[in-house]
Amino acid sequence: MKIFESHTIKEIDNATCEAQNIDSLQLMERAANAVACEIITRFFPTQRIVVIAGPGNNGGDALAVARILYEQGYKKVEVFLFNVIGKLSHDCEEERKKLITMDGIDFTEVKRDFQPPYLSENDVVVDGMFGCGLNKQLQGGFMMLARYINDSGAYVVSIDLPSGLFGEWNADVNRRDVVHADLTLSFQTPKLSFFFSENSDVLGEWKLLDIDLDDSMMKEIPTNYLLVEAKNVRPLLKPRKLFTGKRDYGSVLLFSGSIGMMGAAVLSARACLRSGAGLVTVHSARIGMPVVQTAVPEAMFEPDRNENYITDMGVHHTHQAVVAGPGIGTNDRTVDALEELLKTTKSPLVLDADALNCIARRPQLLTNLPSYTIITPHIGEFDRLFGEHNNSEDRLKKAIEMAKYHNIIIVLKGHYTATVRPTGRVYFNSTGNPGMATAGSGDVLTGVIAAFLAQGYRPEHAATLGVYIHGLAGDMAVKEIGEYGLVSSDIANYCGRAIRAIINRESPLF
Ligand SMILES: NC(=O)C1=CN([C@@H]2O[C@H](COP(=O)(O)OP(=O)(O)OC[C@H]3O[C@@H](n4cnc5c(N)ncnc54)[C@H](O)[C@@H]3O)[C@@H](O)[C@H]2O)[C@@H](O)CC1
Ligand SMILES: Nc1ncnc2c1ncn2[C@@H]1O[C@H](COP(=O)(O)OP(=O)(O)O)[C@@H](O)[C@H]1O
Ligand SMILES: [K+]
Repeated sequence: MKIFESHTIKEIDNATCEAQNIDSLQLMERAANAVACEIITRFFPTQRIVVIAGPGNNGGDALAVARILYEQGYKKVEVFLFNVIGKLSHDCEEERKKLITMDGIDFTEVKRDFQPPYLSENDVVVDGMFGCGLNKQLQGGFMMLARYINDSGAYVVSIDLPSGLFGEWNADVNRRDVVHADLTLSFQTPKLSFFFSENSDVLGEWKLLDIDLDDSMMKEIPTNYLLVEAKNVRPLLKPRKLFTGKRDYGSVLLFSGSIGMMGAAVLSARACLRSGAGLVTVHSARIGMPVVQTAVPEAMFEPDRNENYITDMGVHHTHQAVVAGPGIGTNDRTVDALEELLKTTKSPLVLDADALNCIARRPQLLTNLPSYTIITPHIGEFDRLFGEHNNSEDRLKKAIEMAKYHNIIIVLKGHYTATVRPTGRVYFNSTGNPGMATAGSGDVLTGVIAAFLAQGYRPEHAATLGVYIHGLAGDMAVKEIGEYGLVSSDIANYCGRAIRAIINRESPLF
């Protein structure tokens, strides 16, 4: 699903009106109906609802929502329209005209002074002050109103965007002066700002409402930001042929584990096998042999000369994917071995965890990364590699710059993991849950991505597929085990079921 920038939304609206032979007011009614329906499913008609409308089309939506709710028997609807410069958008004006003809509705048009209504935690506020037309941070009365709503404890439903939040970049915005929604009801496609952790408290739960915007225009308008869903990954998954053997599904070599961190190798290997790789070989410290051979009997083991950590990353056989990182530590001799691997390997590479920390210790190694190497840093590893970042917007911008510059794929992990391709395109993931914030779940992800590389998928696809399937396996496991109890071996064990769910178009994915 494409994530559009706010300034392109008008274009999509216009194309929708033209293609469907409707006017913009009819589209507004459609949007308002969708919002009103959501409110109706959540609150009884006896609920007091305070509607705040701004001067633009976001305000027009809000006025229409107020009218529809009133028509549906919600008699405790109070409406405040902020018309402080004496100019409303055309459709907002039309909605105002419709509303004031309604008998008995409590309507106030604010032109100068404003006495805010009493609000408590028992009330619902519908926030239609500003949406994607916001052109500067809230100031003056609007800022005070946002703070007043936030302090009231009322349940806030924001239309399209919490007022004061921009659709894209908000690093300079003081979140205290932005309306804090409990529920954000946005239209058709998400905004980029939904994917940054700093906006999570402002957005509350967010939901997309289908208002049947024009598909062909949405296909046409370019964007560098996308959200990956089941329907996007399913066409990538290749069916298994009847007449095949394990060699058709590739061989993975995992440089993983060291004394005290053999579990990382176990988890990566298990996830790799559960995601369809034909053969998996773990190369690790000698001490790890009994652990790996017992915990993952399906994997082969290649002992390093060293007892406790890896000192040699020579690749002696043909492997369709090579992984380095999980649990390898950052011993100087391991860094030397990694340097040798980067300079010599011809196989597609996945680098994770300590491999990235090794590179951070010897930053010139970044220039040795083969094209299309997949690196999978979490925020800490990313900042160690590329410098400290104060916020997730700056970090994403840096990831885009680095993916282009080094011609690599960067999987920046977190909630909504962002996979950044060498083109600079960003694919946000839609699966995963907080139960996955547990030791070893990154090791599992590395194994899943490597499995797809080994099976012959292009690195960009292996990364996006791996991230989606890893998150989905976590979502399926959490249903049985719960967020507190989920451990990373559960995620590994569910990978196969996650892949099957996508192939079989299981509900609720499709
Ligand atoms: N495809 C869609 O997403 C649809 C969107 N619609 C609605 O249309 C909205 C966008 O409407 P508009 O483009 O009119 O934009 P807005 O209603 O968000 O705001 C624009 C108005 O607010 C003023 N303004 C902006 N920032 C301000 C600030 N900081 N202080 C004071 N005034 C400020 C502008 O001068 C302008 O008058 C969406 O957010 C959505 O609610 C729907 O009506 C129809 C379909
Ligand atoms: N709150 C969350 N929502 C979605 N996914 C999460 C969440 N927390 C963690 N994850 C996922 O779990 C994995 C954690 O990886 P990482 O931090 O490297 O863990 P570890 O180092 O313990 O293996 C990442 O893929 C991340 O996207
Ligand atoms: K709003």
